[in-house]
Amino acid sequence: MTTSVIIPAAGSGVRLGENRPKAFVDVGGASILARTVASILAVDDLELDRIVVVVPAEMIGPVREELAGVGCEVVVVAGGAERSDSVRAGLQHVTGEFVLVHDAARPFTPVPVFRRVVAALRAGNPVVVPGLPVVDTLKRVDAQDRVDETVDRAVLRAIQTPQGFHADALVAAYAPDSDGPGTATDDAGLAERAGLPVLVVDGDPDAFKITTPWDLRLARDFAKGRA
Ligand SMILES: Nc1ccn([C@@H]2O[C@H](COP(=O)(O)OP(=O)(O)OP(=O)(O)O)[C@@H](O)[C@H]2O)c(=O)n1
Ligand SMILES: C[C@](O)(CO)[C@H](O)COP(=O)(O)O
Repeated sequence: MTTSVIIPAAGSGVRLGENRPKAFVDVGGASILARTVASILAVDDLELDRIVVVVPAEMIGPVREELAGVGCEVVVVAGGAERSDSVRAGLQHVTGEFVLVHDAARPFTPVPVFRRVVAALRAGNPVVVPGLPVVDTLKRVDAQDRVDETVDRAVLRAIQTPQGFHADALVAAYAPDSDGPGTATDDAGLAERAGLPVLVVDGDPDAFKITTPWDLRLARDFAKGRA
């Protein structure tokens, strides 16, 4: 069963505040995107068909150049305004039975996380996501930040990527009429709307998403420990 990986890397990184698209910010001598590609290539039993990297249009040329010769087929295409637009663009170029969608912004995702997701796909689950228990108390608030209720965190998971799909499940999730009201913040959210069952396997704190300046400091410290 071969696998394609879509890496959405077309975000602008507004919350990071580095004044350049986040995937191209340097972390310890390599771009966030280059580290993420390397983390995928480290999964030697993935049966990897190709990696589809979705980037801002002006970065297509430089990224093709940077990733030429990484040791697997890499397709580089332009993304869209929202993350889901970028994944949809990448989806046009996938091959193989399984598709993983993996944020460029999670460069330190450990190999076992990929393996757990793929093992659950191979076991027949159409949609598989890694997740972590929530450690803080969660409260629902109103528009004035007044607490409405405390939510039962025992039944909640913080969801990471890679999110894994049987290819036909991802196509169904991204069918033109699947968006529904509001924007899905992850790919599995679209699959849920399409009526597909979604399984959560264990994630890993190291698979954190670089979103804020604090995350970038953490990532740079992390890179020092791994360099
Ligand atoms: N239009 C978009 C928006 C996001 N992404 C990608 O989706 C992943 C998760 O998105 P996020 O962390 O929100 O990245 P940004 O959109 O860059 O961040 P921000 O919302 O702070 O601008 C990132 O790898 C990002 O590059 C994308 O490919 N296309
Ligand atoms: C896909 C995701 O990483 C799962 O946690 C997350 O939803 C992306 O959110 P963002 O706001 O686009 O970073």
